[in-house]
Amino acid sequence: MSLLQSGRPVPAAQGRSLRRAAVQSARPCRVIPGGRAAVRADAAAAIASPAVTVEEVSPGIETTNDKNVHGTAGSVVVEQPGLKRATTLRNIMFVTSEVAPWSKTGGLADVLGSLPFALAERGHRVMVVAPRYAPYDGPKDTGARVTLLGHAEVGYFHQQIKGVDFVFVDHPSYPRPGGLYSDANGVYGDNQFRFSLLTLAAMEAPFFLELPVPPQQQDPPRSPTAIAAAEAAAAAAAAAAKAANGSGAATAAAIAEIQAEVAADSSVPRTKYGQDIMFVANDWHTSLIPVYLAAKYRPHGVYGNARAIVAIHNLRHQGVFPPYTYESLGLPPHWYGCLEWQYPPHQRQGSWAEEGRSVNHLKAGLTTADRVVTVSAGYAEEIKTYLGGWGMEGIIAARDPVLNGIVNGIDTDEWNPSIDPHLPANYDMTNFVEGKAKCKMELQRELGLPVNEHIPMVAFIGRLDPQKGADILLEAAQQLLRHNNVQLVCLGSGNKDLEDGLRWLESEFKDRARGWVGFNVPFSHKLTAAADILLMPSRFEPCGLNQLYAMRYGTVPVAHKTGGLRDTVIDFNPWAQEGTGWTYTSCDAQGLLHAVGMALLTYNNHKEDFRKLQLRGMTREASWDGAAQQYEQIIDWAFMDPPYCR
Ligand SMILES: Nc1ncnc2c1ncn2[C@@H]1O[C@H](COP(=O)(O)OP(=O)(O)O[C@H]2O[C@H](CO)[C@@H](O)[C@H](O)[C@H]2O)[C@@H](O)[C@H]1O
Repeated sequence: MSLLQSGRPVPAAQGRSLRRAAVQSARPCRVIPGGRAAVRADAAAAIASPAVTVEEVSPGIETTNDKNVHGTAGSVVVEQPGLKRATTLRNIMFVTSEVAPWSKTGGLADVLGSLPFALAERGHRVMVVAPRYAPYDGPKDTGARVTLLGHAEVGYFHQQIKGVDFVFVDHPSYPRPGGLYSDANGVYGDNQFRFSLLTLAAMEAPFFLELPVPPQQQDPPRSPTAIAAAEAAAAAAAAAAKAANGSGAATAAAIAEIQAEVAADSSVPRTKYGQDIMFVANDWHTSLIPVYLAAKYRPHGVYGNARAIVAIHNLRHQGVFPPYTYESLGLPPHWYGCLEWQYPPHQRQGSWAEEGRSVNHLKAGLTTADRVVTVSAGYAEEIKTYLGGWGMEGIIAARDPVLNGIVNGIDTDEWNPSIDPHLPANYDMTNFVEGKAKCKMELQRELGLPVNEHIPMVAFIGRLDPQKGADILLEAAQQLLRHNNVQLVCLGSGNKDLEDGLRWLESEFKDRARGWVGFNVPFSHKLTAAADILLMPSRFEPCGLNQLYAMRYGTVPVAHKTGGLRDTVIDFNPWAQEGTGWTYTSCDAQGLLHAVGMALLTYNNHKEDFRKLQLRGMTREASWDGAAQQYEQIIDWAFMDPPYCR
């Protein structure tokens, strides 16, 4: 299977003329005329409208896009002391191929498993739609069924958690014995179908799924007495179910269980999300949302006031497929140009790509979205360049006025060393030195390494692929381990050669290195706590989450100065006693070795400085609150503008 057929990475280089052509072909739809002036007028009108009063306008939040035409006047978020509530409440739907804790291969799942809660806390009604890859315990069948793309019947499972509706689309193509997207034989051949189906299933849901209105949206909010009464009824019914279960009366137990569920939410009003909704598509899998909005729904008078954001978590994966697959997407023939992507001669490969033609899902999303968001300010800049754009740089530069970078937050409940159930010893800012030493020694014992709290432990956690620089790490590791008294523990899976590389490292340095090949979330927590230094030699990194987790656990990151790593790791300055880690610019083994050398020098010879570094990382603001407000701001801007394609 060729690179293009697989829907995997696309090559970087694109000729100038090709870029121009691509930008032109990217606009099959009617684009709002008038440029910035018109948008500015719209913004002013929106700000003056009764929905957004002048009193409500607070100084704009800081975003990366200082050219943004709405500037500081567009914010409709009013911060009141003690009240984290936005004044303009929205219906927001995130559509994603993975969401933690149900399905996870990487950081996308972490983001979708945490950002929605932060927005719900601010009062918005938030739904997350993902595939039902397995029979999950919590989500219940809604009974709704819809036939899409002419032949595929999907079902919907639902669970509301802390005010967020998690909806899982059920279809036989989602559960697979292998991974979410691939198995030992490579990428699944029907991924385009699986994720177009997910996209359409999500876009149908607001019309008919009647979901319990979450507490933050109930008007008037339910009284504490009503909530207590419903909870008591549910508890009584649940107790009856348990008793019946114990007595072996299976039917009675089942009935009581259903009664418990009904009692639990009978007093909760149920409504549909409806058409006034903000869709947030994540990566190529769901990036056809704005295309379906413009080509399939709006011509029929549906979703006239909906908007779509395309969020880029990783531009390298674009969803590239043969041109003939376009027919299977349920789009009108004249929209083909929106998805078409033609590679320059030197990048063409595969029998179906004779003229370099393909359909590219992400390209279509980027050219039709109302707003484009990526996961750090640094990456937002990089993807406009030839080196970081993976061929999309021209298109992204053309969307610059609506492009923003927002650094990811983290789930501060899951990643909290003082309550983390995976750690042998919990710790906080007051006792992190002892706490981390215990975690380190326990891990050394578990891994069969010499047990000594004073030997610095260096860690790497991540996918084993060129993006994460695992090959650079392997090259640097030999020198690092030969010349220093350190322990190196790596956790990762992916590329077979790199997995073998980790195994080789372990066999070569038996008393200093361990390479854990696999995907193991509890181990990633233990290692983050036990290590003193975390290496992130990524070639490019849209945001990166491991350095954020590391800092919260008092582990000092050493990272390549790229994308989100540049934005989140501040270089140590011993004179000013500032900074949270070390970054390096030369993306190779020597660059990494130099930076880790400085980290080890500080660890060994300047212990107090190292402790202060750890503490600064631990106290760094990492929650989703700030990022949620920035997303909110961008959503507001999107609604101030008319739909980009209509
Ligand atoms: N072997 C293993 N065992 C257990 N856990 C493992 C693991 N390998 C990785 N993980 C976990 O997977 C997550 C990976 O997070 P990254 O930010 O590195 O994401 P990734 O590159 O997948 O995502 C993309 O999206 C995210 C989210 O926007 C961006 O931060 C990132 O830059 C971008 O490349 C972390 O939670 C990490 O601990």
